[in-house]
Amino acid sequence: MDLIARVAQHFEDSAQTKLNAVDALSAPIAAAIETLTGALLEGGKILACGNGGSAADAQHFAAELVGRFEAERQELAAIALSTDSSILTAVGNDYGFAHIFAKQVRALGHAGDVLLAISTSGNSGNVIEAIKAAHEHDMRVIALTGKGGGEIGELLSDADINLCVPADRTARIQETHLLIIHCLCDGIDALLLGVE
Ligand SMILES: O=C(CO)[C@@H](O)[C@H](O)[C@H](O)[C@H](O)COP(=O)(O)O
Ligand SMILES: [Zn+2]
Repeated sequence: MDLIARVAQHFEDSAQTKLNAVDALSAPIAAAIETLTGALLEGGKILACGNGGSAADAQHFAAELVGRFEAERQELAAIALSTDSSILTAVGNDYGFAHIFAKQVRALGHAGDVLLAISTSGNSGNVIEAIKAAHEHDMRVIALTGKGGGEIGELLSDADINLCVPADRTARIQETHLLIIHCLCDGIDALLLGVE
């Protein structure tokens, strides 16, 4: 096996997946930046959730809002729902894995907050339940999906935004999700700091 060629193919596929998404996603990402920034300026917060690599993405995003991305600015309110092992095990054990995020959305979410729901397939049950809970609380949802959007694509309302990566391979979708997350962080900073 030619491992070097294999690695090179990953780089090319990843770059191509991102290029394929530019036209479809630039405008909705800009809209998502405005939604997130507006919510934060109104005193709202961002709740982020996902499984596996997407749990890490949720944490990555929250860390960049609470801490910083590139620029120094005020701390911003964001919580990853994938981090509290006691809540995750208690709710998973007592109510089922499908409820691990939704119970936290019901506990922490208020009208005006935003749920960042991350699922490459668009079909993770616990992310779907979190979106339903967010809608119950009059929260808007920004979804990072792929593979056509799955059930999440069907569930979103007109007020929500589906940033669906036009790809079918989980790794490639995740890599593009991280780029989208950095676009969101950069755009929030630009709006808050008045950068041209
Ligand atoms: O990172 C990876 C695969 O690259 C995995 O951990 C992956 O995130 C997990 O299989 C998730 O459970 C997949 O869930 P989803 O993206 O379909 O919602
Ligand atoms: Zn991964």
